[in-house]
Amino acid sequence: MKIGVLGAGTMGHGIAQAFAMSGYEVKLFDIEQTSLDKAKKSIHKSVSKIHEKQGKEIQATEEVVQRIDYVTEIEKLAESDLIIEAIVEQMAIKKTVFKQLGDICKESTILASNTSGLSVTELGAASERPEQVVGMHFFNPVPLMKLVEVVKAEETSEETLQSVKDVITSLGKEAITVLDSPLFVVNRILVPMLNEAMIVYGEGLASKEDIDRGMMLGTNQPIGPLALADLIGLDTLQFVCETLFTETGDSKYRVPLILKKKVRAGHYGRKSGRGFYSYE
Ligand SMILES: CC(C)(COP(=O)(O)OP(=O)(O)OC[C@H]1O[C@@H](n2cnc3c(N)ncnc32)[C@H](O)[C@@H]1OP(=O)(O)O)[C@@H](O)C(=O)NCCC(=O)NCCS
Ligand SMILES: NC(=O)c1ccc[n+]([C@@H]2O[C@H](COP(=O)([O-])OP(=O)(O)OC[C@H]3O[C@@H](n4cnc5c(N)ncnc54)[C@H](O)[C@@H]3O)[C@@H](O)[C@H]2O)c1
Repeated sequence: MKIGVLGAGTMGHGIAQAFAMSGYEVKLFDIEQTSLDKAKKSIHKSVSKIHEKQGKEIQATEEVVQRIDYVTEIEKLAESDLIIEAIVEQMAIKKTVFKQLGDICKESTILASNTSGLSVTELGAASERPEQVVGMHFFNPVPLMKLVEVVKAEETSEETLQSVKDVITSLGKEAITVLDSPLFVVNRILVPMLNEAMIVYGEGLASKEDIDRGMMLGTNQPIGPLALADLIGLDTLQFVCETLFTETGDSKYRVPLILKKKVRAGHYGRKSGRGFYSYE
């Protein structure tokens, strides 16, 4: 099975890596050569680290990284059997891309979106092959996280659902199936918690370190919510928060001011070197 991945950022590079580590040939597409260059370095580092722990030879790492072809022409994905889109979380841009994929891909290609919470049904309509469009929501960092939320859109066929669930099993990951709804299930529960942590920080109730330590030690989370926001990417998180707020119209989901300020300043978290914390 040939795999195409669109977007080589935080998620796209991890998705390409997970497939390559399970033996798939992958074409990784981005409009920015700089993103592809950064992805290549991160993948090499991550695969080496995982292989080192497993006691594998350097040769094994080379074999994995060579399965990924880095491309800047979308047409090179046309013969893929499964394409996973992981570009910026903006509906207008994703719809243009799904329309384009629907036009250029072979008839049998399944188109999946890694969106954090936008309507997969709307993307299906844009592609003009809605039975073959599905959500495949991976979690960050993809090579380490076991879950993939499979999102069944209005017109996703049972055959498409079964195919992607089989693929997820082949990656050594586990699928849960959810209906298409703003932020699906896991983020619908997680994002309000991150929002509240940012609001508490914005109100000056505690230091960022104490908020994070409090949640780690008091609720057994591996990292605190502000550190997790930095890991996700604050620009992406802002888009996700906006979806929850606009789709529900519920003021309890308002976007925290401190998040907007960080994004306006270009402090996107780990990927830009600075967010709530510094990574330089
Ligand atoms: C990301 C997470 C796995 C990192 O674990 P951690 O113990 O907090 O932090 P560390 O940086 O020490 O990472 C643990 C190990 O994983 C490794 N690691 C982290 N990210 C990695 C990656 N992308 N590839 C390979 N190895 C990675 C680290 O190098 C480290 O290895 P070491 O123990 O040999 O030093 C953990 O913080 C976590 O699960 N966070 C929550 C993620 C989440 O909720 N995601 C959902 C949002 S979409
Ligand atoms: N960051 C997370 O923790 C996380 C978790 C799950 C899902 N997601 C979702 O994954 C998707 C990607 O998020 P990310 O955090 O990886 O973003 P990111 O900003 O790290 O990367 C986005 C990449 O997409 C590229 N891109 C933008 N427009 C493009 C286009 N038209 N064609 C091809 N490439 C394009 C950019 O150059 C960039 O490399 C979003 O839909 C996001 O909601 C993110």
